[in-house]
Amino acid sequence: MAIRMCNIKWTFTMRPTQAPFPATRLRRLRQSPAVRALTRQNTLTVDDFIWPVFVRSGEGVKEPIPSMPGVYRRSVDQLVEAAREAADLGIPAICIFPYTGLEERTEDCARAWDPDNNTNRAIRAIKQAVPDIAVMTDVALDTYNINGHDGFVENGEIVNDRTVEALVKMTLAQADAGADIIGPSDMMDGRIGAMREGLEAAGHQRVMILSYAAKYASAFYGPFRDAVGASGALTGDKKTYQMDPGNSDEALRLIERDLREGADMVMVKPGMPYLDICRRVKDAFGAPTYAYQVSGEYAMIQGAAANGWIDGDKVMMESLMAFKRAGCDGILTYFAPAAARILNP
Ligand SMILES: NCC(=O)CCC(=O)O
Repeated sequence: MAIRMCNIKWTFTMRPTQAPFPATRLRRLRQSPAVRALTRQNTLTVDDFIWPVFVRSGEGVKEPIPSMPGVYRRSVDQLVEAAREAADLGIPAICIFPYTGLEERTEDCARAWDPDNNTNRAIRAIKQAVPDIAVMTDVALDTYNINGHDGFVENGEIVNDRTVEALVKMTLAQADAGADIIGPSDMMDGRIGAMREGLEAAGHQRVMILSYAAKYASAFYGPFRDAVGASGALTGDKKTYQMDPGNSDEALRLIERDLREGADMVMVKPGMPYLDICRRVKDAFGAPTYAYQVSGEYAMIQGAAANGWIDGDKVMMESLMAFKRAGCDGILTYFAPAAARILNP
């Protein structure tokens, strides 16, 4: 930025003034763990994590997901135990996604707002047993839709406004069950305003919305679709509602719109390949900004680590720190418990 005053040009940059070598030797500030700790700009703590978890039917079920080693689908009772462990580790929030079999997927997606679907049962059980952990949810029709799309499909098109009406019903069922944070991941237009209006009208003034505002149509979601049972179901792609990976300005338009419609927090997704977007969003709006380190990012790190090609723990911690450096206030990550154990041994 430059301003002109009395013919003197003042130039402000973020660069600290420094003397030429050898008066300045930047390695001085890297010489020991103590000095590095003193001069470190960003820190990662367990407070930064939202842990995504998968719920399914049954009792006593803890089923591994092959493409996401270390991640499980849990029945409600097992999920309550997982929430308790997360709270004991100091993780502030979990985010619930349902695994649904074909019997729960229909064209009208009615199971999405059933007060007794697995997500809503899990919310109630967790809020009762572990009241201090914040519970976030997923709002989108994909896990209840026969064709795996986030919205209703009519004549091959994903229709917007009718979908938004259904998303509001889904939101209200989750808020009634006790959800703290609603996470609309559907990318329909106008849904944040409609959800906020619905929540206010129903007396849910305290319920927060963390909008998946800048969600890209990404191949990094592959393992997640296995996890929720959507891989076989999805017909076509999601490019008419999720963002084109070539775009950056559009992310700012989406974030601004969602904040204006009543989002409390915003998300960029996926994470690592989109850190430039995180930085732009944080700089432009200063709103609470989160990134989702998605299933494909998790699987890549776990896969390479399992083959001995990288040090899995070190890469995990470095990847999480990168989100803080990019300006994020927090990270949705499947690594949350593992990273918490390293941060607070
Ligand atoms: N709404 C959640 C996703 O679309 C995918 C997340 C992931 O790949 O981890």
